[in-house]
Amino acid sequence: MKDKCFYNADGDFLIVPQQGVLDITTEFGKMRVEPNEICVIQQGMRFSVSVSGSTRGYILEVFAAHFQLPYLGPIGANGLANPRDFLCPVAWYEDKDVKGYQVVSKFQGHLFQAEQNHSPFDVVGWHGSYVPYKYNLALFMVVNAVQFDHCDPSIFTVLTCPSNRPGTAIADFVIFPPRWSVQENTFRPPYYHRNCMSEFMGLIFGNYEAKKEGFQPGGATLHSVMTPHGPDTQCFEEATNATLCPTRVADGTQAFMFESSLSLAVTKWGEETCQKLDKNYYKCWQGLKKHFNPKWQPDVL
Ligand SMILES: O=C(O)Cc1cc(O)ccc1O
Ligand SMILES: [Fe+2]
Repeated sequence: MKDKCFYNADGDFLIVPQQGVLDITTEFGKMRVEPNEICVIQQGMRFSVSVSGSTRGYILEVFAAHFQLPYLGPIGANGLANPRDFLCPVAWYEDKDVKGYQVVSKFQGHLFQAEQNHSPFDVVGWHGSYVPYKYNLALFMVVNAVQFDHCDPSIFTVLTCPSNRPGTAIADFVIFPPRWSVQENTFRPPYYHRNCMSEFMGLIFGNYEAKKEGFQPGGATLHSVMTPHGPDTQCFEEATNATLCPTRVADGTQAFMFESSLSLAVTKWGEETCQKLDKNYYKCWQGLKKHFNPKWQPDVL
């Protein structure tokens, strides 16, 4: 983006780099965002991204509200993503006259382009709280079940964009970080479920415990509202036969979920043009066997 910047007039961006480093210049200053970090650039902010080499990632756009930390409820004052770990840029400016500096905007879903004769990054100082920020996912303080049962993944919420309906999010950004798994008498991987949210999952690196094969870093799965899903056959078999001792899970990995109470439409590009759709995805559950035995009794109650 040489002599070019962008702003989103429609909503806020949450950017999740997956490969390559983003050197972002904003009107508020600079941010360097690497894989396993995320950043938020809000509605209206002009920014420019410089990269070297192959670079890709995921972007979640929200309208009408902003991302915030989830209410911690009984967790109390500290935990999950702590406010102290969010970094915002310090003021930086360039006094640069350029012929044909391009300002690209997204307005009502369409791209527009204007030209001006100077860099927009000429803001020498700022104060206030409407600022872009970044966060290192390695600093997330993981909270989870320490006796039995599998917690809802909302316990891993980094940021939420709340809707007007209390307890319901326009979008949650959730991670599945490296952690200990210690629950007793429990099927520890994600439960089989269908629910009222759209679940878009991505992978920054490593693998996702519920789908070790076929779900590649940079890839994505989408489980739409009320579509049943859960761990693949291999994960089910391993977890069912494993000894339930304290075990590390997700080391060297970072999976995440964009979860929304709204339905997500898939574009023609996503479904056809990119030719990346895995038409055999459903087969990951086809090896699951019926184990129901009405006479079965638990060893321990
Ligand atoms: O479907 C998924 O893999 C995401 C997910 C993980 C989990 O631990 C519980 C519920 C859930 O939707
Ligand atoms: Fe799910």
